[in-house]
Amino acid sequence: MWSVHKFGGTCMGTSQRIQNVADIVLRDPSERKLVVVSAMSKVTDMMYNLVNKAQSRDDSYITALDEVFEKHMRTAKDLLAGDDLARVLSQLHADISNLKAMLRAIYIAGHATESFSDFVVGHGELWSAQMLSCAIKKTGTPCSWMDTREVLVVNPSGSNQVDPDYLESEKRLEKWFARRPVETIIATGFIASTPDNIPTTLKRDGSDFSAAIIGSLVKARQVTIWTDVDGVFSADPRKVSEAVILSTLSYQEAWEMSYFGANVLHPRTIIPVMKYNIPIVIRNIFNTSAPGTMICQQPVNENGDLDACVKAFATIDKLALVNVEGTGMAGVPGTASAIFGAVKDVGANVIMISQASSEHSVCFAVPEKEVASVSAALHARFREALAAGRLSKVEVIHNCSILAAVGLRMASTPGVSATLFDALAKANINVRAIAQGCSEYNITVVLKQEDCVRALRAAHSRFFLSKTTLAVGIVGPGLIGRTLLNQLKDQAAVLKENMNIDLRVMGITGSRTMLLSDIGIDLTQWKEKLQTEAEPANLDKFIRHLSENPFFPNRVLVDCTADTSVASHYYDWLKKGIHVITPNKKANSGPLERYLKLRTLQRASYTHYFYEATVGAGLPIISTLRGLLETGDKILRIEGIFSGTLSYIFNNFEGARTFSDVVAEAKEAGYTEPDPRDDLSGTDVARKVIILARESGLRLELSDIPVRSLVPEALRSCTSADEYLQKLPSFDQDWARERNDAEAAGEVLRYVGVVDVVNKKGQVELRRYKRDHPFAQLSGSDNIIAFTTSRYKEQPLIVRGPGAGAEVTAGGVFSDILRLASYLGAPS
Ligand SMILES: NC(=O)C1=CN([C@@H]2O[C@H](COP(=O)(O)OP(=O)(O)OC[C@H]3O[C@@H](n4cnc5c(N)ncnc54)[C@H](O)[C@@H]3O)[C@@H](O)[C@H]2O)C=CC1
Ligand SMILES: N[C@@H](CC=O)C(=O)O
Ligand code: NA
Repeated sequence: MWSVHKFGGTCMGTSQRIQNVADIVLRDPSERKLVVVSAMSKVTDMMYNLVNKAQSRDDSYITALDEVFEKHMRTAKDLLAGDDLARVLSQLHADISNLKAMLRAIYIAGHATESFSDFVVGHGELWSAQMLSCAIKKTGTPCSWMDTREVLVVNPSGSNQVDPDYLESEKRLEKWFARRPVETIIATGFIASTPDNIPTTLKRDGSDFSAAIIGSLVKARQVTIWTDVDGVFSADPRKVSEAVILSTLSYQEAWEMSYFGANVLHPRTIIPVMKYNIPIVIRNIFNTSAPGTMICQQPVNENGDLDACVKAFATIDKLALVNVEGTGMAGVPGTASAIFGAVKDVGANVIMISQASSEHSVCFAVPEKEVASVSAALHARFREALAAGRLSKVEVIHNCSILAAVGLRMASTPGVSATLFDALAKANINVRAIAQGCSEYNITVVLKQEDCVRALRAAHSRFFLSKTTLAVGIVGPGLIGRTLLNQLKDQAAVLKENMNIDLRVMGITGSRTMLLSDIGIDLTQWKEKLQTEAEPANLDKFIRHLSENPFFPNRVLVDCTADTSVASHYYDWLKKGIHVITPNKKANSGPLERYLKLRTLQRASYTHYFYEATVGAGLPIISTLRGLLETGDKILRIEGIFSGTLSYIFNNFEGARTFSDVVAEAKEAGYTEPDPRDDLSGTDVARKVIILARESGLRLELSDIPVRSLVPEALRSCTSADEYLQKLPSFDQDWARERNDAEAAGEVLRYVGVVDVVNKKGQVELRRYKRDHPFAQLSGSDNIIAFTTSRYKEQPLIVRGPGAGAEVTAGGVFSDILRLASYLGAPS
């Protein structure tokens, strides 16, 4: 059986490359080999250029022809020797002098007919085929070259297309074989003859077509197309770095992909081989170890299973969407014909069409450059209908792109479009129009051009790699921020390996400087870089950097500050589709109205806002409360010790220890707020009470919570935390007295918060508890939170554990990030 190969211009670019092609052909163990070659790279353009110069009376065509001669002479001399070289060179001389005469005639006439031009241009293939054939022959393998103008017969079929005459070509091919019974044949690609034996070409990219036609004429075992890429990618690798080479594609998938501009074969190349079920394999000449992509009837993957339902994604940019809308269209036959008739009259190419069954609007995409004339034509065509109100508008939506998911097995596989739209929604991408033919080979969506690469990546990662890529921006690399960065550094590889989650920290900003990266900051060096490569902090720029990088479909901002002004931006960020995660309590305990607006937006959008670490640090407090509420339990009361700092202080304020020492220890241990007075004043606990109260449905303001402050009156005016800490020892005696009083009664001091849902109020108090009370049993920075609910009435549900500290808090934030990743599609 025949094995057909095709080598393009790049493969034939130099003498060395031609030799390489010869070696590949010789290594193919098939009994009969037919090799189709293009002209050496750039030669076809050089040949067209000769014709153009001659017909525009530019006599530099003569020197340009000399260059063509030189290029081939040099290559032949490098590659060949002896008789073979002499034969090739004498043919080259003869051809060049013929061409000179012909170009002279074109020059005089100032015009080249198509057949003149085709005759000239086709020489590139004649020369490359002869050189390759000699290069093979010189190894002792019998080889002939074939001028395909002698065998391939085609008929012109309008607008730069030809139709092969298979019957006539087959007859001529048989005759050719009878005259030259060799096993290895080098055939010219691209060129052919008309039925009257006039030289013609198969038009641009015609060599692939030649190989496919010849493959079908000889009923080849396989047609291998050699090129300079490893095969067909699942998406444009310049846009999706994780795009993978597809091992197989069906014929239909290949032509869907090629329609969308993927580097695949022209659909017409597929048709001849498809008829006989001949596989086409695309392989890389520069990487022969890559197996390439096989295009065949019924692809199966390496395990012998049918292939994935979505094979690949492709995009087309620079489109405009035209929307023709009006109540007068429904049930009126001929409307579509009138619309598309007008579009045809201006010669525009319609790329996709969509009409909902209500028939009130038809929309279609055309290239942006054609939309002005399309719009004018439609306005003219429907002037009366628009005036009479039967049509309400002919609207143009500029700057659109198409994203298409391609795959044969989408047909009859439920859930494909749901998955696609879910991936787009989660990346906050708005879909303007949708089309899917009932062949179901492709689902096409129209989106804003600026969203296109992000959409492509979101869809590709969901289907292809099930990988969730998340661009992370960290605001506030203080204690919690830097601990989180360390945890991310240590865990990133594991997440990638085990859960297919790719977390990239794209920026870190403090209040003075920020560090930005387009691909992700190296977390082993962020601290040094924040010193050496940072720029002045600018939160707007930081957000733009995070949100405008099209390569990361999902973005999350992690606010690790305690700053109110940073928190005031969450609304805008969520609105932009940036998810927000934070241990900062300011937004949820700030003005009620702003909080409600934020939560309403978050509930209405696909953007997420997580804040588990705002209460009880890493302890599951918010999630426990949510779980109770969402499953229909009724919260009656939440009571507990919500401050790690105050818990630590009262757990350790014993014996001879002074109050001020224990406060300093709590700060040193990283339990306190940036300003410890926020803890000691009770404000931090009040904020947590407010957060839980609002979560439980109460509409309370921070000022509604009565608080017993532990900051002595005299120290409330201190201008800094340091001043406060310095002056605190002078109140140690007062504290010792309060503690001793409690001790004498067999009690301990505990600072507690209460959310009284039944009575719709909150409290924050310093209370005394008997030594056997659960609140008296705590140690370290423990929080304890008791939920009394309809279901947990006799015995409350209790969560207890360290409720402050860098590692547990950063861990809580980190687990919110992973929760987000799983909401976005990562495996759970
Ligand atoms: N320490 C703990 O145990 C817990 C802390 N939290 C919360 O975590 C957050 C961070 O706490 P820490 O790391 O201890 O504080 P920190 O003071 O060590 O870090 C905050 C960082 O944010 C930076 N920053 C402040 N305003 C900024 C702005 N506008 N833009 C950029 N950066 C800004 C500061 O320069 C600092 O580097 C706070 O909201 C705190 O309430 C929550 C639960 C537990
Ligand atoms: N400063 C806080 C930290 C956690 O929110 C505390 O002490 O609990
Ligand atoms: Na928590």
